Amino acid sequence: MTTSYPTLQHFLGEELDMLRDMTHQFAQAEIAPRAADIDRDNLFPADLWQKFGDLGLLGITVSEEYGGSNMGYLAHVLAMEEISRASASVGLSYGAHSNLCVNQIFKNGNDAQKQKYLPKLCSGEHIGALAMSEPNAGSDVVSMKLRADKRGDHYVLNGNKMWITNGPDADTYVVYAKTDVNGGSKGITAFIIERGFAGFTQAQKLDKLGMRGSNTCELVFQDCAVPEENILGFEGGGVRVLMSGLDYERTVLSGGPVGIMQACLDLVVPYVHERKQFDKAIGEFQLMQGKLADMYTSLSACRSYLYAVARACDANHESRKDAAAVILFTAEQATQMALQAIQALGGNGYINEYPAGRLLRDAKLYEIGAGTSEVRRMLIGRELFAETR
Ligand SMILES: CC(C)(COP(=O)(O)OP(=O)(O)OC[C@H]1O[C@@H](n2cnc3c(N)ncnc32)[C@H](O)[C@@H]1OP(=O)(O)O)[C@@H](O)C(=O)NCCC(=O)NCCSC(=O)C1=CCCCC1
Repeated sequence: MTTSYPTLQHFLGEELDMLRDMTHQFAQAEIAPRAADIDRDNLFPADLWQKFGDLGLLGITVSEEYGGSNMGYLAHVLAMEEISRASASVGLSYGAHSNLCVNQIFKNGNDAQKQKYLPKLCSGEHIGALAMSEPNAGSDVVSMKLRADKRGDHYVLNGNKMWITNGPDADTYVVYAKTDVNGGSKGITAFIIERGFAGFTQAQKLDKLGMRGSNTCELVFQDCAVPEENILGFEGGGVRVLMSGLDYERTVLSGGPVGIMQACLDLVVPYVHERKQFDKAIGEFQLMQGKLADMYTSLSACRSYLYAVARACDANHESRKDAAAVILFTAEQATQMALQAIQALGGNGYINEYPAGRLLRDAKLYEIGAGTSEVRRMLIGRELFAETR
C-alpha cells in the first residue's frame, strides 16, 4: 500500500498490487492537485477520460474483445478507491461510467450492442451514464413513469429522469422505462440511448452540496424514438437488469467511501505531527491518539469487508445482502470519519483552504445514492429474515 505509514496488507497478488499502485500514482499526480478547483468551480474533468481509457480503467470488468482489461470486481474497487482518494467527485463519475453504464452493457448486452458501444466507452472516447431515478420514483424505483410505447420497429419514450450522474456529459446512457404501465416490475425494460437521439435532452444541471465536479442533471424525453435493437436484455426484463446491476453498483461504489476515509487519514496523520499546542505535537495527546485509533480501525474494517464482498463477486457468489451491507457500512463510516477529520484539524478543519469540509460533503452522497441507508437496512433485514425462514 502506497501510504506514508503502514496499513493492513491485503496481499492481493502481483497483478492487483500493480494496478492499485499505478492508479494511485496516476491519481495523486493528475487528479489530487486539481481536487479543490474541481470542487469549487464545479469542473467535470473530461480530459481524464482518455487517460483512464489508456490505463485500462474504464472497461476493467469487460473482456478484451470489447476493449476491456478483464480484471474483475476487486480490481474495479481498487481503482474506484484510489481515484476517490484523490477526488471523490472524479471517483463518482468514474464509477457511474465504468460500472453503472459499461458493466451493465457488458453483462446484459448482445454481441452487436457490445461491439457497437463498449470499445468507445472503454477507450474514453465516449462517457457513460445510467438513468434510473425519477422525480417521484427514488427508493420506490419500480414505480417509475417514463413510458416506452412500441411503434413498429422502434419505441417512443416520454417522461423524465432525475439526479442522473454524468447526465450532462455522457454520450451513452442505460435508461429504464415502462413498456407496460400496468405490468409492475414485469413492465420495465432497459434501453441504450445515445446523446443526439431526437427528442432526448439534458435539462437543468443540479447544484449539489458535494461531489461538485461530478455533473448531475435531469433528462427529458419527448417523443424520443429508440430502435428496438437498443433494448438491453428483453422487453419486460428490465427489472432483473436493474436489480442485479444495483448489487454490483453498491459493491463497486463502496470504493468511493473507502477512498474518502483514506483521504481523511492522509490529511490527519501529517497534521497531528505538524500542529503544535502546549509545546508539543497534538498527536502526543491521548485524546488525539484515540481519534487516530478509531479512524484507522474503521478504515481497516471497511476496506477488509469491501475486498471480501468484491472477491465474492469475482467468484460469482455475489450477494444482495452483502452488497447493501457493505455500502451501508462504508458510507456511514466515511461520513463519521470526515467529521473526525474536521474535529482533528480544529479551526483549520472548518475553513475551505483545507479539504476536510469537502470530504464530509462528498461522503454524505454515499448515504443517499445507490439506495439510501434506510433502503439498505430494509434490504439486509428482509434478505436475512427470508434466508433463515
Ligand atoms: C429494495 C427496493 C427498495 C425494493 O424493491 P421492491 O420491493 O419494489 O422490489 P423487489 O420485490 O425486491 O424486486 C422487484 C423484482 O426484481 C426482482 N429482483 C430483485 N432483486 C433482484 C436481483 N438481485 N437480481 C435479479 N432480480 C431481482 C425480484 O425478484 C422482483 O421480481 P418479480 O416482481 O417477483 O418478478 C428497491 O426498489 C431498491 O433497491 N430501491 C432503491 C433504488 C436505488 O438504489 N436507487 C438509486 C439510484 S441512484 C444511483 O444509483 C446513484 C446515485 C448517485 C451515485 C451514482 C449512483
